[in-house]
Amino acid sequence: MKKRTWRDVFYSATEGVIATFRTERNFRVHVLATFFIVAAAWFFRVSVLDWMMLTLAIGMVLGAELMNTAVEAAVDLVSPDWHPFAKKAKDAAAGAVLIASITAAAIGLIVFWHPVLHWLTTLFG
Ligand SMILES: Nc1ncnc2c1ncn2[C@@H]1O[C@H](COP(=O)(O)OP(=O)(O)OP(=O)(O)O)[C@@H](O)[C@H]1O
Repeated sequence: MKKRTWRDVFYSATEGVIATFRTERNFRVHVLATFFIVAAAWFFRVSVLDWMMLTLAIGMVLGAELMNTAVEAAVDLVSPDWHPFAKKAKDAAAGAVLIASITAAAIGLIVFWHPVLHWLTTLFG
């Protein structure tokens, strides 16, 4: 097999992200949420450390979604019929997305709690 260049590797990876965006509703929802988070971080002028935490959280959730899609496709390929191991693999992959999402929500709460409260009190206080 021909040795793949960095360009080939990047192209395949990008194709994976685009295909997941096209086929997985949850991934699209998380991409949309990413736009809102970035807009909010920009609006509230959060610190560099907060930007880093939010970037990590976003990467973690989108990465988990892509891994979940990979597991689902691989399981459907090798086990189209019901199997307890297939269930275990898919449930664990979905669990990874859940844990990543809860962690990201907690980070979002910690980052935005004070700026939003301050903004609301200056608006209505
Ligand atoms: N081959 C299988 N054997 C056993 N259980 C399965 C199998 N396929 C799916 N399941 C069960 O059904 C659940 C949903 O699987 P499915 O492939 O429909 O994912 P999904 O609902 O499309 O997930 P997502 O919304 O993340 O795309 C799995 O978490 C698992 O519990």
